[in-house]
Amino acid sequence: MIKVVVAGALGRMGQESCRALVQTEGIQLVGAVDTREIGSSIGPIIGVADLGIKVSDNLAQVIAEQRPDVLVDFTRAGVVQGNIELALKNGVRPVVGTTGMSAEEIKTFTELAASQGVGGLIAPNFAIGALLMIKFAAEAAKYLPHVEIIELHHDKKVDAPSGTALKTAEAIAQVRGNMAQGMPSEFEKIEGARGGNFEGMRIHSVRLPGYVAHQEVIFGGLGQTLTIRHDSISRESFMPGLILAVRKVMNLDRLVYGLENLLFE
Ligand SMILES: NC(=O)C1=CN([C@@H]2O[C@H](COP(=O)(O)OP(=O)(O)OC[C@H]3O[C@@H](n4cnc5c(N)ncnc54)[C@H](OP(=O)(O)O)[C@@H]3O)[C@@H](O)[C@H]2O)C=CC1
Ligand SMILES: O=C(O)C1=N[C@H](C(=O)O)C[C@H](O)C1
Repeated sequence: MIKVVVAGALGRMGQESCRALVQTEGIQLVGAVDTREIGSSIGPIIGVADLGIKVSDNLAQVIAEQRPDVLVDFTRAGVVQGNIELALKNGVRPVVGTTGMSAEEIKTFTELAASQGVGGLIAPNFAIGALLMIKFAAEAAKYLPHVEIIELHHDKKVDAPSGTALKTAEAIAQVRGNMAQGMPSEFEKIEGARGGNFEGMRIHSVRLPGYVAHQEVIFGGLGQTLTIRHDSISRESFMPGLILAVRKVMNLDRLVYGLENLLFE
């Protein structure tokens, strides 16, 4: 039985994750950490039978009492870093969906995990379709290197661009390198109109009610465009990947960045 604690358990992803984890054979939810509803029973909150698990605001205490195998984190940047460090130092494998960390922070945790001999995963996106989108985009960039990314999310999202857009841009940059696009003389009449610049690639972030998580990767060539689009129309889309990750990290002794590295191995 894989014992799992969820941090950010009362959030949009945390609730969906707790529901999925308690319904999965071979996995046992043993702790729920959040900053609200402290002391409340998590079962009724997520619409399942009472599990006898109370929401706690103290991850260190939950780890000490429950000795979980895995920490699933869907909190926010600024919180997740402390949680990963706490997990790794206590031999708990972090499975992190939280986005907004810097490349330097991911590198630091990769080194910490290696020195502790503890496995883990930082995955900007758990949806299998999104991972395929990134894979296909990297392939397309070999032939159509001019590309822009438009990511569209619900208006409660705090980080921009999305972790998925950054992962996509990194995958494309590995194939085509840093490359200037558009006119050297182009100028913005409204600051930010051309989006963020990642190695010459423009990334545009849309935030509106109604969206869940969506992304278009648009390639342009002579007389043609190619659009690769992925839509998460509900947060259930992330659950098969999350469950796969929880199982896979049990056999890892290093920190992996990107679920694609466990899925397409
Ligand atoms: N990898 C993936 O596939 C996906 C990743 N994400 C990422 O997951 C993260 C969470 O997203 P989402 O669920 O929408 O966000 P929410 O804001 O709905 O959830 C975050 C939860 O964490 C809680 N929280 C804040 N601080 C702490 C703390 N110190 N300890 C414990 N819990 C805390 C929040 O409480 P409060 O509201 O009181 O602050 C909230 O309940 C984001 O970074 C998002 O980008 C989202 C979807 C998919
Ligand atoms: O905040 C979200 O909702 C999402 N965040 C992740 C990201 O930043 O890429 C994954 C998905 O896009 C949903």
